[in-house]
Amino acid sequence: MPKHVFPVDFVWGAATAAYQIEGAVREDGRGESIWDRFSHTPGKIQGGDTGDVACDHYHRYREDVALMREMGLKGYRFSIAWPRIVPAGKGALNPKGLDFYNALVDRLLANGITPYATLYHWELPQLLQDRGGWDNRDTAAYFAEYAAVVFESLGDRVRHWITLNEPSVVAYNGHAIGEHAPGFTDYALAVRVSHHLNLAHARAVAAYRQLNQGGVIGTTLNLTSVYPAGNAPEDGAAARIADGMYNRWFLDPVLKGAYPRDILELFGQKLQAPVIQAGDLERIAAAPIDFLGLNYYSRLLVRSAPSSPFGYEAVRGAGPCTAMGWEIYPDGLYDLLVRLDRDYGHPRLLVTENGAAFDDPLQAGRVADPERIAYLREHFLAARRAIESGVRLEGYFVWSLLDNFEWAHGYSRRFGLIYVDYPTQERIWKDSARWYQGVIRQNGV
Ligand SMILES: OC[C@@H]1[C@@H](O)[C@H](O)[C@@H](O)c2[nH]c(CCc3ccccc3)c[n+]21
Repeated sequence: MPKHVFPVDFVWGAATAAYQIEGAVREDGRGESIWDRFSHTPGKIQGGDTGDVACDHYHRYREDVALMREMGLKGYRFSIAWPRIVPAGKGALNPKGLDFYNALVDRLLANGITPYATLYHWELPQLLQDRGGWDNRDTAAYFAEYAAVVFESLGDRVRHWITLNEPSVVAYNGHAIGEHAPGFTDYALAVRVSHHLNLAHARAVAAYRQLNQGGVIGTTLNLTSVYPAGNAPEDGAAARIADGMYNRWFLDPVLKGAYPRDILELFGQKLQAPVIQAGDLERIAAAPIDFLGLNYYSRLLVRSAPSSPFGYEAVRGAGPCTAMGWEIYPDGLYDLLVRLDRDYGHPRLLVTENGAAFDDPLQAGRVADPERIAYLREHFLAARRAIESGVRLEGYFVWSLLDNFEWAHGYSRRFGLIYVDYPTQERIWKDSARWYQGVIRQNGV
């Protein structure tokens, strides 16, 4: 018997994203996305990898749903590729794109797995990027139009919706440091993009409410627990700024309907204020969410750095790291969950991503991944402690079901519970997949 049992209806899940697993990028009318363009741009992706084939999930989804069923997943979080549904980003629809996601959803439901659909996991149609992308506030309206099409097609069976995956990463990695598509390095642009993403989220929530389909809708934010590296007062001040830029800039609009004043002023000084127009904040405030999805991987340790653009710099933690170089710090998940509960009005929460990459050598047809088992176990226990403290955590989606295309790292990083032998596309259960199957079966660790 497990020592730490979870609530009886706790949603044990796993997560993926379209561009990272589907492949078939030119099939059945799919339009080009900014990640097709970016991954085919020499020098952007480790090893020159692209998502052209990935895990070939577009063709293998029946087999993959069978794997989810065998694992005993209660929920499966996946993303819908905008360029499959509206190839040009706006205007004409692609029926075959809708057919694929209808078939996937029907198969999930037939196997007793609840679908959790993310509308935007970074695949902006390239033709919209050609018109300014997220720097063009019209993109927010095009996103809501795409969302409405998807709600109408799937909303009778998909009852759990996530508008955006990690707007902070879209803004920062894609527009401030250029590590992600579309590859810009302009901080003022990144701040404008963050505002237009918040607008897009609000418009999609409003579109969902209008349809009265009776499900729930939220968003997924990449959040962390920020700690000062030292006891000096300036380190505490640095931590507050980092927490503001990383967390509160995205949390406050969706959960409080307003931007945090300190960061608004900071951006106002350092950058042109975000292009906030009359009615924007009212629109954002008028679109409350039903639940918040959070992706947690590691903590953030900062110290004062007067010469840095925003007065702080990250410090490497002392703990062991994953293959991504991210410190393993389960207490940061507990602290984050308790903080969200305390500061944001006891919201319904889902861990929409948590997981780790390790080397995962395939040896004699087996992948022993004790580090991933330890990582997940420690984070599950942190989540359990938070639930005991009264946090309304309703589910947990491990990143990821399958090894897949890890953005700028290509296929060099393996986050999957299930190993993918890309040359043969064979799926091989890692030890952690068997272990997770047991956790789900006994509903606890
Ligand atoms: O890096 C692992 C996963 C990605 O594969 C997911 O698509 C993405 O939602 C996701 N977010 C994070 C944390 C933020 C981050 C993303 C990408 C690169 C660095 C940090 C980690 N992950």
